[in-house]
Amino acid sequence: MIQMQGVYKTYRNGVTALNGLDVQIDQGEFVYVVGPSGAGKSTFTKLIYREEKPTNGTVFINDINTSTMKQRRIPMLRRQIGVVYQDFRLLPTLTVYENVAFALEVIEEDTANIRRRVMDVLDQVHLKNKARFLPDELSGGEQQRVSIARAMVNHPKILIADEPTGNLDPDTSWEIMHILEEINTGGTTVLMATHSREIVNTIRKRVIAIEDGMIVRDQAQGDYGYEM
Ligand SMILES: Nc1ncnc2c1ncn2[C@@H]1O[C@H](COP(=O)(O)OP(=O)(O)OP(=O)(O)O)[C@@H](O)[C@H]1O
Repeated sequence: MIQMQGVYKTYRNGVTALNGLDVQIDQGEFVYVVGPSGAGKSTFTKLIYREEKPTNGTVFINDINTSTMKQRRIPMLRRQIGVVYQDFRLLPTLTVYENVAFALEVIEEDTANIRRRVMDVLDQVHLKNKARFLPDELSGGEQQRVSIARAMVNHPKILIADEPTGNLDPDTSWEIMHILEEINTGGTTVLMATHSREIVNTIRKRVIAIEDGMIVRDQAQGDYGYEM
C-alpha cells in the first residue's frame, strides 16, 4: 500500500512541486497519473521509491515511513519497487540478458537459478529469443520491454512507469500497455505517469490528476480529461 499524508515537496531552488497531497493506493491497483507538464507527476513517483523525500508530510510504502527509515534500509525498500522510464536507461555495452541479470539482487544464488529467473522474466515480455542482443540492436518497444523485465526481475510489489510509452509509436505503445496490464493482473500495483489521452481513455483505470502540485481529480475508471 502507498499512503501519502499532507505531502509537500519544495526543491532546493525554491520550486514547490507538491503542495499538500493526500492519497492512498492499495496493493494491486492500476493508477494513471496525469496532468500538465511540470504539474508534479514525476516528483510524486520519486517520493515513492525514495529518490526524493517530502519537505513535509509522510509517505508510507507498505508500513515503512520513507522519511524516517534508516539509510541502510533503502535498498530493501527499492527491492519492492520496480521503475521504468521513458528513455529506457539500459546499459549500452551489456546484452539484454546482462541488463536484466545486473538488476537481480543476487543473494547467494547459483548461476542456474539466476539464469532461470532472468529467462522467466524475459519470457514474460516476449524477448527470450533476444537475450544475447545489445540494446541498440533492438527497436524502441523491445528496449522498453527489456527495461520492464529489469524492473520486474526482483518481483516487486509496485511498478512505477514514468511515461513508458512517451518515445514509442502507437502500435508499440499498446504492446507495452498489454504487458503492464498482465503484470497488474499478477498482483503488482502499477502506477503510470502519462500524457497519452488515447491510452487513458481506452484502457480505463483509476486516474489521479495533478495540477500545480495538488490532486485535482481522483476518479475510478477515469478519463484523461484534458483537451489536446
Ligand atoms: N530536481 C529538481 N530540482 C528543482 N526543481 C525541480 C526538480 N525536479 C522537478 N523540479 C520542478 O518541480 C516541478 C514539478 O516537476 P515534475 O518533474 O514533478 O513535473 P511533471 O508533472 O512530471 O512534468 P512532465 O510532465 O513535464 O514530466 C517543476 O516546476 C520542475 O521544474
